Amino acid sequence: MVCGLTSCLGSGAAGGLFSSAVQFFAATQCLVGETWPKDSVLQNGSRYDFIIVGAGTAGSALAARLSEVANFSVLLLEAGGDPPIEAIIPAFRETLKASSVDWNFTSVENNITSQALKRGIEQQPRGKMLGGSGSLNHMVYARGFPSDYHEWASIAGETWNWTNVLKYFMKTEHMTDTNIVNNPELMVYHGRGGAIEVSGTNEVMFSIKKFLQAFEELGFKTVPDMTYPNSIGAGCFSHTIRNGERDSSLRALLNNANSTSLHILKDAFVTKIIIENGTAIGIEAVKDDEKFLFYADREVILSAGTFNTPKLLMLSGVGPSEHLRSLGIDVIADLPVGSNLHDHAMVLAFLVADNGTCVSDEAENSMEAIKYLYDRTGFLAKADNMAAYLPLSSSEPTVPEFALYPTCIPQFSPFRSGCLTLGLNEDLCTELHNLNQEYELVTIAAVLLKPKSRGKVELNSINPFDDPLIYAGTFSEEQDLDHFPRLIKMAWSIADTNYFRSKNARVIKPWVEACSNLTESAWIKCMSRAMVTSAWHSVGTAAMGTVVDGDLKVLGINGLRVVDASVMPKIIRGNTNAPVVMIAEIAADLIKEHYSVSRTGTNLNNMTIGNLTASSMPNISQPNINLADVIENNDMINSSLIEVEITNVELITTTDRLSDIDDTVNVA
Ligand SMILES: Cc1cc2nc3c(=O)[nH]c(=O)nc-3n(C[C@H](O)[C@H](O)[C@H](O)COP(=O)(O)OP(=O)(O)OC[C@H]3O[C@@H](n4cnc5c(N)ncnc54)[C@H](O)[C@@H]3O)c2cc1C
Repeated sequence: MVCGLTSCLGSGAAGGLFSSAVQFFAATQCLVGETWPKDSVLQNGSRYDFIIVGAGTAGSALAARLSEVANFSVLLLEAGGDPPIEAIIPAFRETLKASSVDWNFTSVENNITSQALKRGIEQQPRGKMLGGSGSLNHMVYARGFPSDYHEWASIAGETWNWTNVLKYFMKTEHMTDTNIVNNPELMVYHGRGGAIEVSGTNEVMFSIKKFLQAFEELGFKTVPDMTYPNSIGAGCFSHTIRNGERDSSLRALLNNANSTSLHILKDAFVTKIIIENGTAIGIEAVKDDEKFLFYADREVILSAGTFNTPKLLMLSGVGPSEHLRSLGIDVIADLPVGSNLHDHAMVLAFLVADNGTCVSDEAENSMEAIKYLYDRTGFLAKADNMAAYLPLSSSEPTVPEFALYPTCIPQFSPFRSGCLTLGLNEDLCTELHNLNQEYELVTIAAVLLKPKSRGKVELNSINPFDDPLIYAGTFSEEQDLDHFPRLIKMAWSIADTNYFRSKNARVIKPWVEACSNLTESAWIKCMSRAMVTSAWHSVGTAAMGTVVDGDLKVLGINGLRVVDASVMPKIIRGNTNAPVVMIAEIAADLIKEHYSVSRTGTNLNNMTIGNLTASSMPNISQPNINLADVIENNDMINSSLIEVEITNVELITTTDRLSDIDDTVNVA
């Protein structure tokens, strides 16, 4: 167990009871558990084709995909160990923050924002365990919108256009949310049979139903699919949950990877990339106080996340020359590593309402723990939540610029510890806690999805064990702040809708010293500046176009790629986990193609089509042959034996010759 469970549920007095019951059963390890990949026994100085640093959302997916190629050897190093049981049970997600499986990063104090935050800084939780932040996130499944990827494609090339990325989102996805599965118009955009389950819930919580009604009254369309690319509104998210358990890239991909070609080293802290004559040839790592060197014959791939990837690059001599020289680091490549840090900016608005506003039958039911342990259903199996997406103006209703995420908190909730974990200061959390002793609280997180502000990550020192310096840069562009009066007033207007009015909901303006005696709009701006926090979606610190190219290769260095959230040139309009998995899926195919193996792991040079070999057919024996695309269009079935119908083969230039052969193409 990683921390006290009483802080986790936010679901009233019953929460502690569920927690204790589950804690008891979980402690016995008999009913909730998972077999995680074993630590490999490795010789110091060993060589691998690929070394991947970080087994997070991206690293877990990438390692699994590369290990599909039997003759690739892959080493995956992870600074953390196995996830705790709380990482499996969806309702315990909050307990993982500020625990030993969190890197517990914070931003640097800037004296401009964060006056109402503890120590004047933003908390930046990040997973330090197998699965990385994918093992502690909130499991919301989102993708961003087509225009996000039009932007990426204009910066980094057509690999990243919407049509292509959609194919990869669908490849990994196993959609089971019945609201979506039963609607053919929606299913056009979803995958079935992929590794990661994306599920919905048939029993929407009482308070979520009330919020949906409220947003409808406020003029929002209720949408059945929050990932639908052509319209926006308010709706429930689907989640990466399978049978009531978190379904991350760790559980769905790495756990099922080919263990003969994949070697995993846990609790191994990578301290440096070894770069010789402009080529990355290996890494240095520390495990159990022992220093290890491992060598890569083909590539070193960094998947250490938005904060640690730039740190490692800079420690290894790749970064802004001035900064590196100031620390005495020899500059190997002068690149803007660490700059372009950005995140969705989140400000909480608060209402209080009568007791009973948030009533949820499930939350009051002390049988929840048993229910969960019996068949993985009920409150503990869920990460139920919803949002309303808002456009900048009504003329662009298909693209959101903002989101509102409401939560209803029953009286006497263990709200205070969650409030402190989020990073609000003692006074504020105490004030809200006291209100919660008398009323139910409604919090509405108002989120700016496309900030213009940028921060940066820098090295604190040349000691690899020092945390990086995170200059969040929030509201460094005043225009970002200018949106908040409208957003917060929209959030407050929930109090004026039928149900919440009937519960005497009213706006609470918590006391923020820096903002006393201001008019309303000025107060909102001041309070937003003081209370703004990260929405935990930081990206961009090794961005495509400036640090890596469209194939994710670090500019000017051979054998070095970055595959994680740091390559996003611009943040997408939505939660970032599925897009990071998509990045890893694309990276795996780019790498396989680069080394002339098909996307399912077959060496294209050995491929046979009917009684012909690939090499006997000049038009399809090139490493970039169209046949790979033909196969790819069919490999969603995740099979090592692929049968491609001859009608699909017509896509390629050798149609004439292929029409003479069997009607299937077998790739063993
Ligand atoms: C609290 C929280 C809630 C979130 N909720 C959602 C959500 O509901 N939906 C959603 O879509 N997104 C969500 N996100 C965002 C999403 O989880 C991240 O964008 C995504 O996980 C990032 O993946 P990554 O591979 O870039 O980094 P990570 O998953 O963080 O992986 C980096 C890995 O590298 C390891 N590592 C770092 N440095 C080293 C080193 N030196 N040596 C060895 N290993 C190292 C880390 O331990 C970690 O395992 C959330 C994030 C957080 C923090």
